[in-house]
Amino acid sequence: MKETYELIIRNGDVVLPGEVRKLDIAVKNGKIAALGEKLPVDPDTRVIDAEGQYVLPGMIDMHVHFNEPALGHWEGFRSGSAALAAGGCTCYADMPLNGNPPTVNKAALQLKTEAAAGNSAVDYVLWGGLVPGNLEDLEELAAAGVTGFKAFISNPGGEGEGRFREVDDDTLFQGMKKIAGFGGILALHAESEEITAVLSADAVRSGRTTARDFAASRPAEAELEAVARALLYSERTGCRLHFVHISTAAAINMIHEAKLRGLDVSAETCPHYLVLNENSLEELGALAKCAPPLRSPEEQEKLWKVLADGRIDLIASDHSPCPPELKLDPGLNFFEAWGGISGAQSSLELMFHEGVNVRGLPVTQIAALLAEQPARRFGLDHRKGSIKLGLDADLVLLNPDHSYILGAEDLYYRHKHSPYAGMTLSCKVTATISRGAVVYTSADGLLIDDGGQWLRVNEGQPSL
Ligand SMILES: NC(=O)NC(NC(N)=O)C(=O)[O-]
Ligand SMILES: [Zn+2]
Ligand SMILES: [Zn+2]
Repeated sequence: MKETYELIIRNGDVVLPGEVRKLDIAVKNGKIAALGEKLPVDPDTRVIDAEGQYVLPGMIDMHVHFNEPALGHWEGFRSGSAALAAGGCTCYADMPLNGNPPTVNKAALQLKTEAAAGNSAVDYVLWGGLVPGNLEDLEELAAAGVTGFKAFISNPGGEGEGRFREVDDDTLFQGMKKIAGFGGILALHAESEEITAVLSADAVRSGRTTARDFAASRPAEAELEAVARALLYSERTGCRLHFVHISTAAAINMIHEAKLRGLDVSAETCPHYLVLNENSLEELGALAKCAPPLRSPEEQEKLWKVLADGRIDLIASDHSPCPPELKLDPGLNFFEAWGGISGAQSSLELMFHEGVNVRGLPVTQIAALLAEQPARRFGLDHRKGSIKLGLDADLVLLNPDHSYILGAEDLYYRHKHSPYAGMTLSCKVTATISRGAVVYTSADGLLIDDGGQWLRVNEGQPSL
């Protein structure tokens, strides 16, 4: 019997694990059903011509803050996921902060899932949080389907009683023991609270509040010390550990060495540490403020080097936006402005532009960092992350040779500001396909904004 397909993508340069081949991709029931040459077309089959374009696995962005419930006016599932779809992302992980209540118990998870349901353009997973006082909630959260737990070693910012709190050492250690007990994973913001708090207070007290003063208040040592401490705890507790937004090559190397010793640890960095640096922080102001801060151009080069050497596991956006008045009000000094970069829509284009077009890295390596490796690390690889028979047809078409200036009006964010607005990019996402449905094209914009589903994970074992 002749196969009938709902969609065929013709003649693209298909980015498979480790190789690129000119192939057709056929989709049936939202899954990749055939890969081959000149696949048969039926009158009902939709055909997309991808001649001259790359077809990549959709990005999996493991680190975004969409801030619902309560802070949907900062971002929100609808606007945030629309931006991701426009940027070639087909699955993401929402952080347990800065929404209120933070996702630190089952009741809060329920509110989070209600806020997300029916409001996402693409599929998603959810992080729970580890905070002082919620040790007894962790296992229940895991059973309810969170992907893992997020903790902060330094103060996450935010206001009010209900805000997400950083962990003390005892909470971190006990939490890691518990998480190890049920086979979960901890994601960690690794900066020393002791170092950053003292240096920040000193700087503010003596009126040193410029962009460079802010960067100096969160030095590389703050990251290295926190990473070293967490690696020790991982070794002692057996807890799987994922370091979010690592900003220095030295920390990446420390994590790499721990892996070689047999620890189950991984490292993420973000496009902003690779395409921006301290000079950008001075030029762009608080738009480019984040923690850990952007580093020196020399440090930026070292990060590219460890990336090229395969020492970084994955790239995520750490999209953490806010309303403009909390960042761009000229009355705010650099320490007062919100820390967090608005960039979720640009990850793939930035990494392809700078990584492949400027620096000549293989496109397969970019696909591994953005899709394959995050899928494998977080138990999504039986559904997502690569272009393989039987997996979800989560695909992105990218024109590798299309120069354009990213305009603020192109951004789907709730607040259309980003340090990348105004930048000239040498490539463009032209279509994003989620489980076989075309959710975005550069010609027509966002087409479907509510088809995303929560991919629940149970006890570290995916049951999606
Ligand atoms: N409260 C936040 O969203 N913080 C985030 N902010 C950054 N990275 O500047 C983060 O991930 O740490
Ligand atoms: Zn963080
Ligand atoms: Zn973050």
